[in-house]
Amino acid sequence: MHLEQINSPEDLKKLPVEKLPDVAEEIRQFLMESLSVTGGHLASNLGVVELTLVLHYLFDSPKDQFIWDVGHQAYVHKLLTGRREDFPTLRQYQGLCGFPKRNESEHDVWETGHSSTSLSAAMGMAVARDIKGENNRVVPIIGDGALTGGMALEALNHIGNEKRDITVILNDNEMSISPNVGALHKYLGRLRTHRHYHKVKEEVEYLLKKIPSVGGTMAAAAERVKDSLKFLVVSGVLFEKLGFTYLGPVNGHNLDELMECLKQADRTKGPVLVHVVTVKGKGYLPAEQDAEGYHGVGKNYKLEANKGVKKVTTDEPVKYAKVFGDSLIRLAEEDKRVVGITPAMLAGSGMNAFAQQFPERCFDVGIAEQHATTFAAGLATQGLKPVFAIYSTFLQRGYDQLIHDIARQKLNVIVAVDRAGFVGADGETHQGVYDIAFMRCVPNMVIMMPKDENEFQHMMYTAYRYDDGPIAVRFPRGTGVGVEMDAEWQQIPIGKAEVLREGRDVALLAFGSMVPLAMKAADQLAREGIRAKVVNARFAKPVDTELLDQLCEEGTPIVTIEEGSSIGGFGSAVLEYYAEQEIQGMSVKTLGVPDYYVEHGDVDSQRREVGLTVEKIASTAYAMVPLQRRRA
Ligand SMILES: Cc1ncc(C[n+]2csc(CCOP(=O)(O)OP(=O)(O)O)c2C)c(N)n1
Ligand SMILES: CC(=O)[C@@H](O)[C@H](O)COP(=O)(O)O
Ligand SMILES: [Mg+2]
Repeated sequence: MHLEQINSPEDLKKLPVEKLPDVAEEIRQFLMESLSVTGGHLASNLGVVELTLVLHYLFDSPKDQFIWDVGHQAYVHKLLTGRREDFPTLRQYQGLCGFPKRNESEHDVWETGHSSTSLSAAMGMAVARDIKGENNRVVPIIGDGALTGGMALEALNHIGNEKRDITVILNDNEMSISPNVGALHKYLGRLRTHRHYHKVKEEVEYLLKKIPSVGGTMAAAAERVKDSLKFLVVSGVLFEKLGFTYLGPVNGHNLDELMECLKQADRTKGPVLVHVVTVKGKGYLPAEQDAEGYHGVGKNYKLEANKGVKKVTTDEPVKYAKVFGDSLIRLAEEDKRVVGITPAMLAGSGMNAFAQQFPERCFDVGIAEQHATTFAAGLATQGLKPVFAIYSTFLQRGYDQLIHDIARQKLNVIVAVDRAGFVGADGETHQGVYDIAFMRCVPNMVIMMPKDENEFQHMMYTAYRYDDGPIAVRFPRGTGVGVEMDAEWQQIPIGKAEVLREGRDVALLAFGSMVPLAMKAADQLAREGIRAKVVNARFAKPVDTELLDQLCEEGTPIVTIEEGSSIGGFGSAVLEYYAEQEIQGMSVKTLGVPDYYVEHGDVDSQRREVGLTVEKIASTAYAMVPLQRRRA
C-alpha cells in the first residue's frame, strides 16, 4: 500500500514513476470506501486522480500554487498533502473541509466553493509573483463547467492580454453537475473529438523529416498546412486568439501523456492552457454512467463489496426541491407564460422532471448566475412569467442584476431561493444566510418563506399570482416537516403573518424554517407558566405592521427568530419599524446568524453553534417576561 506512506508530495516523488498507476488505484478505492461513509463529491474526485498525481509529482506545491476551481474536486490533493487520516471527518462539524481551506494546509493556497474564481485568483498570484521577482508556478485547475462562469471569461481576457506565465489546466469531462451546456461546451467537444488530429500531425512531421534533403522543406510546408488545418478546424484557436498557447487535448487518465504534456507546458513561456480530457466518475462504473447522480453522494450510501457506493433511499418527508419542481410543473401546465431558469443546478433544484415535460420552457444557462438573472428580467419584459431557481448562496453572484435589472424595473420575476438557511456539509461558502438582508434593502422586492412544505406550495402559487414586481420565496435545503399537502392551492395575502398560538406574556416571531423550533419553545415556556404567542411571520418584506402595532399596544415583548444574518434580517425589519414609529420601550430580541462564517457540519450543530435552538429561544423569551407576569 503506497498511499499509507504518502504524507506529503515529497513522499510521492520518492516513488518510481511506474508505481503511480498503483497509487491511482489505491486512491480510487480509498475515495469510494471513505465517501460511502462520509458522503461527499465522489464523481468529480474520481475524475482527477491521475491529473492530481502528475501535478504533485512534477511540480512543487506549495511553492508552486495549485488553485482548484470550485474546489469540490480537491480531495485527491488533500490525500497527497498529509490529510489522509482526517478523511473520516470529511465535511463534518469541526472536521476536514470539503473544499480547499487555507488554515488546513499550506498546500491550500486559495479557498473555493463558488465556481469560476480560480483564474482571477491565479492572475493575482502571478502578478504578485512577478512584482516580487519570484519564480514559482501558478497553476489553476478549472473544469469545463466552471469555465462557463462569467468571471472565468473575464480572467481569460486579462490573462491572455498580460502574457504572464500561468499554466491553466482545463479539466474537461463534458459535465457540470448535469451534462454541461452552451456553445463553449460544444466548441470543446470539437476539440475533444479531434484528438487523433494531433497524433496524425506528429506522425506526418516525423515521417517528412526522415526524407533526406527535401524532407526539411516539406516538413516546413506541412507545418504551414498543419497550422492552417489546426487553425481552421480543431486547434484551441479560441484560446490561442485570446493569447494562450493551447496544448492538448490530452488524455487525463494516461499518466505518461499527462507527464509529457505538462512538461511541455512548463517549458512554454506566457499563458498556457492545457486541455485535459477526463471521465467524471472514472474507475467506478455507476458513477461513470451517472455522473450527475454521483456528483455528490450523501451519508446514506452503502458500500457494496467491491462495487463502491449504492443509493439507499429512506422514507423521509418530501424534499423542498421536489415540492418546487412539482409546483413549477403545475404552474406551467396552467399557464404557457411560465418558464423555468436554472444556472447549472437543474437536478439540485428539482427541475429534471420539469425539463423532461417542458423542454422548450426550461433553461439551464450553465454556471452563469449573472446572465440567468438578467435573462429572467428580459423574459419578464415580454410578458412571460419566469421562475428563476437559484440557491441563496449563488444568488450572491446575480445581486447587481437582481437590483439593476429585475427590481428597479419592477419586473414580474419569481425568485425561488433554494438552500436558504444553513446548508450543512458544504459549509461557509454555501450557507444561505445573507439573502434576507441583501434582498430586504432592495426597493420593490417581496420576500417570503414558508413554515413547512405545504405552505411552500401555497407560496409558489401566491408568487405566481403576484404581478406587482419581483417576489422571492426562499426555502431550505432538504426535507419538509412531514405535513399533509393540500390538494388545492391557496393564495396568501402579501405581508400577512399567521398567528399559530395565542399568548400575551411574550411573542415568538419565527421566519420560515424557525417556526417548528418556536412552537417547541412555546411548549417549554408553557411548562414554566409562560404563555407565548407564536407567529409564523411568512414575510420579511413587507412585515406585518398591523401585528406589530397590536403587539405594541399589548406591551408584549418580542423575540424574532430567523436562520439568516441577524444584521439586516427579519429581526432588523421589526426593530426598524418600531424605530420609524418612534415607539419607545418596545422590548425586542433578535435571534439569527451572528457576524461570522459558520463552517461545515450538520445543520443541527450549526444551529446550536449560533443559538438557534429550542432551549435558547425559550430562555431568551423567559428572560423578557416581566417578573409580575411570571407565574410561580
Ligand atoms: C457560482 C457557483 N454556481 C454553481 C455552483 C454549483 N456547482 C458546484 S460544482 C458545479 C459543476 C462544476 O463543473 P466542472 O467545473 O466541470 O467540474 P466537475 O464537477 O465536472 O469536475 C456546479 C454547477 C458553484 N459551486 N458555484
Ligand atoms: C460543489 C457545489 O457547489 C455543489 O455540488 C453543491 O455542493 C450542491 O449542493 P446541494 O448538495 O445542496 O445540491
Ligand atoms: Mg466538468
